[in-house]
Parts: sequence; C-alpha cells; structure tokens
Amino acid sequence: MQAVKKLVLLGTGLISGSFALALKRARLVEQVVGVGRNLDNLQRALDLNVVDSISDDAAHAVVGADLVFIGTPVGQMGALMQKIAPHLSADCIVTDGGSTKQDVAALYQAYLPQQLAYCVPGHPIAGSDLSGAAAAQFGLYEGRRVVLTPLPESEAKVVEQIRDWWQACGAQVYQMSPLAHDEIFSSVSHVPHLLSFAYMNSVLDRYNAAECLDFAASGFRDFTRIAGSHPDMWRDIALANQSAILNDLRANQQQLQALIDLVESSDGVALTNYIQRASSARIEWGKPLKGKK
Ligand SMILES: NC(=O)c1ccc[n+]([C@@H]2O[C@H](COP(=O)([O-])OP(=O)(O)OC[C@H]3O[C@@H](n4cnc5c(N)ncnc54)[C@H](O)[C@@H]3O)[C@@H](O)[C@H]2O)c1
Ligand SMILES: O=C(O)C(=O)CC1(C(=O)O)C=CC(O)C=C1
Repeated sequence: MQAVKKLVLLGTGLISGSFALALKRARLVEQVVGVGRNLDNLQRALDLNVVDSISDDAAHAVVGADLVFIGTPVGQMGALMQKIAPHLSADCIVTDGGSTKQDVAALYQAYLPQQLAYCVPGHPIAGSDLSGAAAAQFGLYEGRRVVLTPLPESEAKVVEQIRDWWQACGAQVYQMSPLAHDEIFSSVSHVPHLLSFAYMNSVLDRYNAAECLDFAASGFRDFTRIAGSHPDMWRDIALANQSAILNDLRANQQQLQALIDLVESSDGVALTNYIQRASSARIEWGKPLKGKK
C-alpha cells in the first residue's frame, strides 16, 4: 500500500490525531504536521508523538503535503480550505472527519474547485466526549465504521486510496450520499447529543439541581455522558444539519407528548408496551454484531 510522505492535520485533536497515530502504527506515514490555533494543544500533540512538527500557519504547512486531513469543527472547514487552496500540490489528497457531510461537500465545491478530483469527504463513526490532541488514541478506529461521501468529481483511484488508508487504521469503510449520511446521523448521533444537552439543562433548571446531581448514579451517567462533549463541535453540527435535526427533534417532541399522555392516562398496559418496544429493540441492537459498533 502507498505510504503518505507528508500528512498535514488541519486541527490537531481527537479525530485527526487518532488517524495520524493509526497510520503511524501501520507504518504508512513518514511525517505528520499538526496545525492548530492553540499552542498548548499542539505542544501536547508533539510530546505524545501524535505529530512530528507543529505550525499555526495552514497555508505554509500544506506545501509539499500529499495528504491533508481536516479535523476541525465543521464550521471552521471552509475558511481553512480557502486558506490552503493556492498552496496545495496538484495531486494532494484532501479529506476530513466532519460529522456532517452535505455542508462539507458544498465547502469543497466552493473553496477547492481546482482540487475536487483529489477531495473525498469522510466521517469516522468513532469518537468520544473528550477532545484535543491528548485524547487522540491508537486503535480508535479498530473495528469501527468510516463513511465516505465522495464528490461527483472525486477520482475513483483517490477514493480507493482513502479507503485503503482507513482500512489500514482497522476501519470498515462504507460509501453513501451526503443526504443519506446526514439523515442517518441526525437520528443516531446528532439528536441524541442535543437531547442529552437538553436533559442536562433541564436538571440544572430545577430548584434542587445540586442535590439531584449529588444523588445521580449510573443511569444518569450513561444518559448524559455525551452532554460533556465539545460545545463548538456540536454547535456547528446543529447549524450544519439543521433540516434533518429539526425533523428529528420534532419527532422527539411527539414522542415526549405521547409519553406524557400515557403517564397521565395511568394506563399500565399501554405504558408497558411503549417501554417494551424500546427495550427489546435496544437489547437486540446491543448484541455484539461483527463490525456493528
Ligand atoms: N468527537 C467525536 O466523537 C467525533 C467523531 C467523529 C467525527 N468528529 C468530527 O471530527 C472533527 C474534529 O472533532 P474532534 O473531536 O477531533 O475535535 P477536537 O476538539 O479534539 O479537535 C479539533 C481541533 O481543531 C482545532 N481548531 C479549531 N478551529 C481551528 C481552526 N480554525 N484552525 C486550526 N485548528 C482549529 C481545535 O483547537 C482542536 O484542537 C469535527 O468536525 C467533528 O464533528 C468528531
Ligand atoms: O462516543 C461518543 O462520545 C460519540 O459521541 C461519538 C460519535 C457518536 O457516536 O455520536 C459522535 C460524533 C460523531 O460524528 C461520531 C461518533
């Protein structure tokens, strides 16, 4: 498999750093440059050998790169693409790890029109509520899925190359349209995070919030773990995937209303049925299925 000579991470954090570490472990990268705005975070990336050198200048850093991985919140990606466009080698491959794909596809079209054959948007379906270079880990993508949403202009051999690198990181690679991607991940990633923020805020609004939090245990911990995720990342996702997210939030509003009605009705059988449906589906989903989670 072809190794990367110079990989540049635009945004050096959990997702880009874990990609760099996996390629390093697979001996598929010679040099990794970490670009960012926070010097402490970049220094940490250097100390942890996530990257081999650091820079605060994206335009300068991408000179001579054969692979650029954009790992910032999606709202930052357009400005970075615009900055690097004049400095990319003609055959430099550009990809990203953004959680939304219709908006990111449009950014490639708007800001990297000369490079489109070498651009392949992507999304690793793995991560955590932690962020920054210190959160980067070997093996994050082991057995996980990565969704590629190639542009109409993406060259097949470039898509294959990206697929090979992700597979070398241990991932299973899938392909779908940006629209299908954004609808799916609204329902199983974006809206669950937003509901977790909402639930956390609803507890904070209680008159006895401190006492409630003091007594909260594992159920609350499981339900709200993702409420600790990075605000910038989730603001950008909510803004980028607005239409699918609004549909799913409204559907959840209806579910909540149905639940209120059931509890109000004191109809134990109907409540059991309601809970049973969700419980059976969650148990089934949770059964270890090769390559599922
Ligand atoms: N966290 C997850 O679970 C997860 C999973 C899959 C995909 N993603 C996506 O991957 C991307 C990165 O997420 P992450 O969790 O690695 O975040 P992170 O906070 O760990 O890393 C992002 C880094 O980008 C830097 N950054 C932000 N704006 C910048 C700019 N304009 N120029 C240079 N650097 C900048 C930040 O300082 C930070 O170090 C996001 O688009 C996110 O939606 C996240
Ligand atoms: O494990 C977590 O904490 C995550 O939130 C990871 C997670 C998700 O499963 O929703 C978050 C955002 C992504 O774009 C992909 C994965």
